[in-house]
Formats: sequence, C-alpha cells, structure tokens
Amino acid sequence: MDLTLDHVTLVYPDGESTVTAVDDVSLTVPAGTTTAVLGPSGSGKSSLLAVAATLTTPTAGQVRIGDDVVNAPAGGAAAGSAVSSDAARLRRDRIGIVFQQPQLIASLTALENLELMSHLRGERPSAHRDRALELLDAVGLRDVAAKRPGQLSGGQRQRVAIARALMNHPEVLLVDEPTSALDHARGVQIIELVTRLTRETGAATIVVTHDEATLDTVDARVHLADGRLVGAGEAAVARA
Ligand SMILES: Nc1ncnc2c1ncn2[C@@H]1O[C@H](COP(=O)(O)OP(=O)(O)OP(=O)(O)O)[C@@H](O)[C@H]1O
Repeated sequence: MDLTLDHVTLVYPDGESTVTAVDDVSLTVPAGTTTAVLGPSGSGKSSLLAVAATLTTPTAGQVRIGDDVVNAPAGGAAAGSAVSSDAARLRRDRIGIVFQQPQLIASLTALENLELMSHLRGERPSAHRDRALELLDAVGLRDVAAKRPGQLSGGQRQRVAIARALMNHPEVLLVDEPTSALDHARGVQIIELVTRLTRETGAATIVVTHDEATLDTVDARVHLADGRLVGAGEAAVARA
C-alpha cells in the first residue's frame, strides 16, 4: 500500500519559543518504490521519519498507509509526544524501521535477532525460522546466520537490521542514514539492497540520507530545507 504524508507539520517546544522541524510536508510513496529524503543537517529528515514511523505525533496533518490514518494529532495528546500502545502494535505489524545504528542484540546470533521479532508478537521464536533464513539469504548473509553482531562487519550488521525490519512483512519500510558508517561501495550496496527488497516485497520505502552519490537505484528523491520540501509541487509523488 502507498505511504502518504498529508500536510505534516511537527513543531517542537524550544525554551520560550518553538522550532518547526517539519513544515507542511505532503509526500506519497507508492507501494514497491523507494524515495530518498535528502537535506542538510537540521533540515528535518529525522523528524519527518519519526512522524512517518509513528514514533512522534505530528502537530498537524496525518500519515496514512493506504486509506488508514496511522498517525495524526490526537485530542489532548501533546505534539511531539510518543504515541499510544496502539501505535506500538501498528509499528510492529505494518512498519519496519532500520535505524542509523543497527541496534542488534549483541548476545543473539544474526538468526536469533530476526527470530526475536516473532517472539515480540507472542509467538515461538522459531515459528518463522524459514522466513528468517529466507531473509538472511536475500541480504546475502545465510552463511553467517549463527554469528553474533560482534563477529560481523558494519555493513553485515546493517544488512541484518534490514532483514530484521522485513520479518513481519511490513507495508512501510523506513531507513535512517543506513550508509553513514560505511564506505562508498558498501553504501551503494546497502541502497541497492533496500531498493531491490522494496520492489520484491511491495513495501513503500523512505531512505533518509546525506549521501546522494549512493542513490542511483532509488525511484525518487526529495530535498528538505528548514523542514520544507524544496522543488516539489504541492504533493510530491515519488517518481523516478
Ligand atoms: N527533540 C527536539 N526538541 C527541539 N528541537 C528539536 C528536537 N529534535 C530536533 N529538533 C530541531 O528540529 C530541526 C530538525 O532536526 P532533525 O534532527 O529532524 O534534522 P535532520 O535533517 O535529521 O538533521 P541530521 O542530519 O543532523 O540528523 C532542527 O532545528 C533541530 O534542532
């Protein structure tokens, strides 16, 4: 299903005043495509991703998956606050997130890190072992399934995190600066991997990055400056 940000604004309190981190952003990411969000430090990329991820409630506007509103200002909830437990469930079931640092559990193997997602759903960790192995295969890591994060390279850890984000068949995949700790060639490989898996799984994917040079394979790119989309129309629809 498509991911839609509809006139999303996020204002943080900042001492006596406020900071508008995201300013009236409208963006549609069609299912099965990858949109890169670019912009300088402080332009609002992480804030935009946090609203799309339902980690933060917007001040105005809404986020939809297909026709379902998944994040919008709730009556009484403070903007910028964490959202409800419903949102946590939604995030687990419909949204996959890859953070800048892979955030794997150090004491678990690569395979167990993926299987943990089943455990969080209240299922036996091994209930979806086939899915976990299939995803490790898809990211080229089947042969290191039994290794722990400390035994893997930075690029391998990032690939495990991407596979983990796809464990629950998410409709939306959100990836924050996945290449910042990698050299150029590995950065290109990670973006290629994200765009390929996005096509294969039909997810609607946003990749936040500083690094335009890695983006040959993405379907669309949008630029943020001071929280606003630059050079895009009223409703940027991601196209190649
Ligand atoms: N929790 C917060 N409270 C107040 N202001 C914030 C908060 N988080 C971000 N900001 C401000 O919102 C603006 C956008 O920040 P954001 O981190 O989203 O930008 P960014 O493009 O992701 O930057 P970077 O590339 O450095 O991560 C900045 O002015 C930042 O200082």
